[in-house]
Amino acid sequence: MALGFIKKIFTFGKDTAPEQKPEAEVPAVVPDDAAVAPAPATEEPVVAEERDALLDEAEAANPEAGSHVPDEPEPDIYPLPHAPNLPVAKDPVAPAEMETAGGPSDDVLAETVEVPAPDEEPDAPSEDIDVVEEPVAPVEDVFEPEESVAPAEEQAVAVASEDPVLEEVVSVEPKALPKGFATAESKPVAEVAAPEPKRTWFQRLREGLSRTSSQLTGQITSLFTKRKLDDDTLQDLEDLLIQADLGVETALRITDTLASERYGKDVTGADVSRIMASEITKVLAPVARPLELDLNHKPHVILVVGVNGTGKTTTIGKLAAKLSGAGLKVMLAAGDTFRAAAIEQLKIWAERTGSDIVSSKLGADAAGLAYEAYERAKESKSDVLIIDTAGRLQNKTELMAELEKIVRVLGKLDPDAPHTVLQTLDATTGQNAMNQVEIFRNVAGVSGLIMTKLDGTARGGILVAIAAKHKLPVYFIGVGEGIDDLEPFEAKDFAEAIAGVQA
Ligand SMILES: Nc1nc2c(ncn2[C@@H]2O[C@H](COP(=O)(O)OP(=O)(O)OP(=O)(O)O)[C@@H](O)[C@H]2O)c(=O)[nH]1
Repeated sequence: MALGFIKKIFTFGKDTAPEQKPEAEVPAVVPDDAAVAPAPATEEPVVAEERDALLDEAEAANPEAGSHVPDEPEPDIYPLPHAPNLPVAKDPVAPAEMETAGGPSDDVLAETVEVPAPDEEPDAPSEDIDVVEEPVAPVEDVFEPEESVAPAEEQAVAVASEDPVLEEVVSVEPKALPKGFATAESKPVAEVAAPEPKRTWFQRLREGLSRTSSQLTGQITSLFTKRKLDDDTLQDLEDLLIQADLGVETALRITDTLASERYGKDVTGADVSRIMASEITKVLAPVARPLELDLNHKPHVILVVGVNGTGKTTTIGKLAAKLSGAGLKVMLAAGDTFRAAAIEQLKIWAERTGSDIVSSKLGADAAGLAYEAYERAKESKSDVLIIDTAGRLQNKTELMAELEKIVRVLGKLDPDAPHTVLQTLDATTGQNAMNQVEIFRNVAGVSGLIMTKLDGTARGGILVAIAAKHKLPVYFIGVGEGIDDLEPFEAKDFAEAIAGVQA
């Protein structure tokens, strides 16, 4: 772990600790605890004008976006509710003050957060958006560095920059990215990172995919018991593979290869598993790619999209944990402004991972929030900005308009932003996940996928079908709800786990 870099983050948190917001300035709808929230960052009038002009322009380009919420809502920032049992450093709110102010308990938040009426005029100009950098806990206090992250001096990660400031930072402390990430210049970091304890990861993957594989291999074994490979058994196998969500294309690859090797001969379940693993690996290998971070962009912006409940917020937390654990400065933006719980959940993840967070009031304009978050991340020289978004497919038109607007606004701030658009997919939804990719890739320009909930589902095969059809990179897979349950996606391991090949 780069100690110097950690110090830099910590010092930054201290230097920028904002002042408290005077109670008199707290608008009526703001939760009590906002009274002790840090004061809004002072904003240059010119910046406010630029932002407003940009948002107006984005709105004009697509009037549907944001029409369901006030364009310039009055956001409020309140202190993070502290996750139990987690060390927190440098909280600007003293416990006594928290009590007086009502504290950030769930009850208080639930009571005080109000949804603005759709056509209600915002009661404060967007200049008043409170953008809070949460105090950053020293990374060592929060995380054990991941074993996969080699010490900085062992890394050959080249992070080139034309920015003299960045260059200075980089030359002092080269960034040691965790496994599963790469910089734009130095392709897979996996090649330079210290190897993870392979067995542990493979066991975890197998455990996660055990329901998918045991169902499939059980059916295959009974299909081939005392039967030679003929047209009927091949057809039955093809049906089984399609039912297991692997997709027609991959099912045919497997049956064709099996036929060419063993037609008219005895076939065991192990034969089928071996061929399955090999063919699935061929389908997955091109999409198993590390998430490339271009640290010339400061911040590298990751926009996370996906249907509600697919694991966006949890995955953001897990990603932030990996990145902060590697010494990168991470900022999160609570862009799912439609669910109070989503905002609160992200705040907890920010605290757990020592990340900064920008959030606003329920119902706020998500594009406005993304704008503020970008500005703040740039100002504070964050390495990575991860933006959460809403995922209400039931309001598809509004949702898509909102996503388009976020992408447009970010693009005006940095023509390459968002640099990564990540879509989370819930493996348990099977074929539905395939349709979701269709929808989101068109609107938000999805550049890569993370499949979650591969633990405990019998439908993990859908990842293979999605890879075959969409050919989008798959960066990570979620194999549990815990902070460490996000694993870089590796084609061969995944294929063998799904095919039930014995290690
Ligand atoms: N078993 C398992 N559960 C997961 C995984 N990833 C997320 N979850 C759980 O799935 C549920 C939904 O996750 P969220 O992160 O809230 O999903 P979201 O897409 O942000 O949903 P909204 O906040 O409703 O938009 C939570 O209970 C998570 O703990 C995973 O990989 N495995």
